[in-house]
Amino acid sequence: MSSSFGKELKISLFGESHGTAIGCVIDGLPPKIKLDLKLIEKRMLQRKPGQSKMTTPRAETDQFEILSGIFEGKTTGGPLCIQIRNADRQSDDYEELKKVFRPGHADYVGYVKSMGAYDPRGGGHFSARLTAPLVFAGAIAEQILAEKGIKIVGHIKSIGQVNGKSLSEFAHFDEELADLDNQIYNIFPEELEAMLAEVDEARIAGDSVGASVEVSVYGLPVGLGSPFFDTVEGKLAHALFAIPAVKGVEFGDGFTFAHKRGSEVIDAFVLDHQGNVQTNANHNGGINGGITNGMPLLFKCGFKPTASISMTQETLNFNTKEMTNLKVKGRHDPCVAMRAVPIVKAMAAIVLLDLLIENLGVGINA
Ligand SMILES: Cc1cc2nc3c(=O)[nH]c(=O)nc-3n(C[C@H](O)[C@H](O)[C@H](O)COP(=O)(O)O)c2cc1C
Ligand SMILES: C=C(O[C@@H]1CC(C(=O)O)=C[C@@H](OP(=O)(O)O)[C@H]1O)C(=O)O
Repeated sequence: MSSSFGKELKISLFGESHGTAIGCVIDGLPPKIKLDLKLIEKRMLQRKPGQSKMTTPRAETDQFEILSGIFEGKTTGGPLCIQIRNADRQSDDYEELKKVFRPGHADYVGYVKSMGAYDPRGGGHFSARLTAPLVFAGAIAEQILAEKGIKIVGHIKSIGQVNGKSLSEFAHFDEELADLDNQIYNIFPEELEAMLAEVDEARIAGDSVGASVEVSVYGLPVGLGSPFFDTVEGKLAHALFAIPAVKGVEFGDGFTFAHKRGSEVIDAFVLDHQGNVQTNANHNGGINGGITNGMPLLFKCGFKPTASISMTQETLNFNTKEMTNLKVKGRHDPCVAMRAVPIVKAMAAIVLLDLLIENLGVGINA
């Protein structure tokens, strides 16, 4: 089982949810970057568990320790390694799950894949806890992209039956989006109450609820990506499906294209005031032929409802080989998307920086 990703900028994840620590090694970062610790802390805080009843009560500080790759406050260009210690572990909650694997979680496949040597505590290495170091790495990539005028914005687009507005309404990064970016939960203020109510209803019922996260990237140059195999969609999808509980990814109009006619989804080329080529609509989400076209890159991720619910579910006891009733114990997110926006943005930032280094050699004197 390998947990590494990337071409020019490579990320390796290590650790388990209830082990000593989790962390990552980031290989291929440009040298001389002074880390924006405020940005890193902001993104880590947006993902951190235990901050309200809308998320898992597991209380972690998510403090990171930098073990290598920094000298006198700047990246050396060598591998940057961090670790985050696990503190609030309630491993007893997972005793029963050694013989009754949770439907929809990774327990069964993890057990088979590691030939029985699986660590089931908190989902082991499959846990969303491993997204904390990803958010750390993503914040560094986000900082480097921002210095090149590239801005990534994300929000919770829908939760259950509540559907919010789309970032496709925003042609540019503006004050409203800057406010959204600063929230702990990236939800437009006018949608917050209805979305939180949807999560709370599921939580009180001992159930969980699915959601979608939408991201828009402003300021990308034309020309990132390659035709066929290394398309921007392909690279992003590869990274986005690494996020636990992501079961769908769509770019631009995505699956709604399938219900349209060509004449309804024209992205006609026009010139803006400064004579730059643009399109008058953005159905294609900023990508043509796998390559960025200079319009905002727009995509959505669909998150399934959390598998660990305290409602009774019938499933197999792998010891007795009989069906049994399972009520999952422990502390779980009623809606994983509440903490997922910084993770989705982190994956986008990592992929886009990787592409930028590959396509434009941005690593030199970044
Ligand atoms: C931010 C975040 C928090 C999550 N919290 C939980 C949780 O508390 N309980 C749970 O069962 N799954 C949670 N998940 C999802 C599981 O980690 C995921 O369903 C599991 O690893 C299996 O992977 P898959 O759903 O992609 O197949 C969370 C996912 C994310 C992104
Ligand atoms: C700890 C985090 O989230 C965890 C992700 C998770 C899962 O199954 O993915 C299950 C829960 O673990 P536990 O049962 O140990 O409380 C969450 O709390 C985190 O995101 O930092």
